[in-house]
Amino acid sequence: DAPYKLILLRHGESEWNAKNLFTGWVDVNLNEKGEKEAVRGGELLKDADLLPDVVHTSLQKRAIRTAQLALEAADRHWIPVHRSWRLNERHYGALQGKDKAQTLAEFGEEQFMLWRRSYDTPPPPLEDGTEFSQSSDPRYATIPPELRPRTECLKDVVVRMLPYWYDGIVPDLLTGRTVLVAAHGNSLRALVKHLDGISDADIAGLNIPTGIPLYYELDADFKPVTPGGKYLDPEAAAAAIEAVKNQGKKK
Ligand SMILES: Cc1ccc(S(=O)(=O)Nc2cc3c(c(O)c2O)C(=O)c2ccccc2C3=O)cc1
Repeated sequence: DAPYKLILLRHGESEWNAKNLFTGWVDVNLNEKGEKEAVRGGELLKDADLLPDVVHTSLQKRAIRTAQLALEAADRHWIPVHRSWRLNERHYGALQGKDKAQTLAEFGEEQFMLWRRSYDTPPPPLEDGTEFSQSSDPRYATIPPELRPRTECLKDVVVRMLPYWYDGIVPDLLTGRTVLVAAHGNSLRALVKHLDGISDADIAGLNIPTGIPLYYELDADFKPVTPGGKYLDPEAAAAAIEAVKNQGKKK
């Protein structure tokens, strides 16, 4: 079979997802539903006998705890964990902490729709020292201040994530390890865009369901043997993708 085994797992529902707030770099926790999704993800790995040898997560507790809960469910508590800001969710800038209504009211429908579909248009930057800013968060102290994002578009996420793919994850794959990446909707979108060669125009439309492991077998050139990978629960994944598509259409 293919030389490299990569599993992607998007964290489950968080306290702010349930309130439909832009979260980004705000470090909110999983809610109970999200915890259950993480456990189920681990059970799916165990049932498929797809046991990770190493896991990579972001610096955000909703991804860190998703990894922990999934590993416990797969009885792989002991494997090494590497954490990087480069796997963090996309920074939503001045939208962090706002809900859909506030965003529409503040920026108008047209700007909202433009942001939603765009690949390279970031929201306004979030001012250092404001309520939902991470400017004084110790976990980012090691990032040179000029590199620290205050807002991001999807293109920015691809640019800051890829160095970690090449320097942090690929070496583990090259040593024959099965790698689990437990991260966020947009950081995983960035990785899938790179792996499957998805266009700038199409990537905004790609949704990765939460809590269902997405398994990629990569060939010697790190190309997916099956484009788009395989979800370990295809029916649940198809239903979740359909639901998000309809939710997006809802006025
Ligand atoms: C917090 C929240 C607001 C709006 C929605 S939505 O139902 O309108 N769908 C939606 C909206 C957006 C987005 C989105 O993916 C989405 O499904 C974005 O990606 C986005 C990126 C940068 C600025 C704004 C947006 C954005 O408004 C979902 C969640």
